[in-house]
Amino acid sequence: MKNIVIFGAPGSGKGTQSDLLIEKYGLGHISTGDVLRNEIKNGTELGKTAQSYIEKGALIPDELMISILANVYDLFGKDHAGVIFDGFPRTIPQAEALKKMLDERGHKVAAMIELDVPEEELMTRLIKRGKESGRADDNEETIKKRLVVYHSQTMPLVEWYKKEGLHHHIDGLGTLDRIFGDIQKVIDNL
Ligand SMILES: Nc1ncnc2c1ncn2[C@@H]1O[C@H](COP(=O)(O)OP(=O)(O)O)[C@@H](O)[C@H]1O
Ligand SMILES: [Mg+2]
Repeated sequence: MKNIVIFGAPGSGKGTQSDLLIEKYGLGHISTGDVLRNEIKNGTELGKTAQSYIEKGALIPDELMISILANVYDLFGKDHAGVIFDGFPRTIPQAEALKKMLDERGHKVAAMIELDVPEEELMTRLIKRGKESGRADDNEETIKKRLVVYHSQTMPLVEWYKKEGLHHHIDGLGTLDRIFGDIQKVIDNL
């Protein structure tokens, strides 16, 4: 299993690069943001809880995210050579839970790919996306909160994955092709 964690701030291009990777490598896609938005659309209990956090630009509590992890993996991961985790893990407890869940299946994360994009560029991209996507959390105020959450809760994962020997840094500023080319070099060497 070539499981890949695609990592970066909101607006760093995780979803875009995931689509290219799925196409090229036949991987499954686990976007926890998409999973939650789907729950909201279907009006489930999880969706109702998730909505209140997403609107505030906060993270859904770890216990809740971790409780759905194995199901989501078994659902999206079957029939594929591996999956891309997009938007998960976002905290150290989530990374630990991911490792444990994969261990139990004899699987692992093969690489963590960090898309590094400067803050001003993230703001520009997310405000533009908000105008087109209509996402409730892509307005200036919520974006600022999400970036603060990213720095305080999610960025520490860079050090965590460095210790695991899995971290790969990619310059996320540039053309889609150049960025995708850099990611392919990492994956082809695994
Ligand atoms: N792993 C997670 N843990 C906690 N909350 C999450 C997680 N994934 C998604 N969310 C919630 O869903 C929102 C949107 O996620 P996502 O679509 O992945 O954003 P983006 O792609 O812009 O980074 C997050 O701001 C957060 O509230
Ligand atoms: Mg995304």
